Amino acid sequence: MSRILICLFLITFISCKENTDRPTAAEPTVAEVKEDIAPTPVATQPDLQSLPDTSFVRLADYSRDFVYDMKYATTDNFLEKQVYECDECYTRVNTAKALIAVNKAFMEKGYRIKFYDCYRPHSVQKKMWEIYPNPIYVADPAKGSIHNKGGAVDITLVDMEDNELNMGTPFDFFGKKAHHAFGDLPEDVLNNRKVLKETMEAYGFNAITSEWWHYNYGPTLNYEVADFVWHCE
Ligand SMILES: C[C@@H](N)C(=O)N[C@H](C)C(=O)O
Ligand SMILES: [Zn+2]
Repeated sequence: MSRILICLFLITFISCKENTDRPTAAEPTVAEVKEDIAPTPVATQPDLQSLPDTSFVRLADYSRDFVYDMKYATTDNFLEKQVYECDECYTRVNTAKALIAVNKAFMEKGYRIKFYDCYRPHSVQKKMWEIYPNPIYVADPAKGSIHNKGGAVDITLVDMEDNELNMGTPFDFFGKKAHHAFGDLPEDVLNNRKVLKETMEAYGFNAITSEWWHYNYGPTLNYEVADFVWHCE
């Protein structure tokens, strides 16, 4: 009996020792797994939930899941001028929350939002109006654009490799082909615009008839026009 007990003790001891000596590369420890999947905080900013809906926030401080191509921070835009010193995307807090939520829905379908423009200072709206005073494509600064209120975004969709989906025209194509009612387009283009519009609408954003890329967040329509300019490093 005592021999059997000694054998059992030795077998248990050896097998435990083997477990602790085994390389862990193939099977990460619980701590390693947790570290791998834990979301990395984007920055030390106040929690979005703690801020008033009307505050302005820099979207990149609250999500890493968006793609940016801020056209007015380049000369590749209808003004042919760089009107932003640097490429930042600011919105009101409620708009930022809705954008993060709708982007999650897009990601479940294999897409992400790519921004062309977000909050736009009122002084920039005036410059746009001087060059293109057509209220179908540029909001009259006398009334103010929802961009000036921090509630509008100009966007498209990219796939998970960051390739833009075909929307039929480039951004800021000021013509009938960019209108939602223009139906003479390939099936994939119509479908891409439909996915964009239906998903945005489900999260409180409204399209305008003349621009497939422009969306207004409903609760911001009556907000004040703003003219602050963000800080650039
Ligand atoms: C200029 C264009 N990107 C745009 O945003 N147009 C709308 C109508 C606006 O100015 O609010
Ligand atoms: Zn717009």
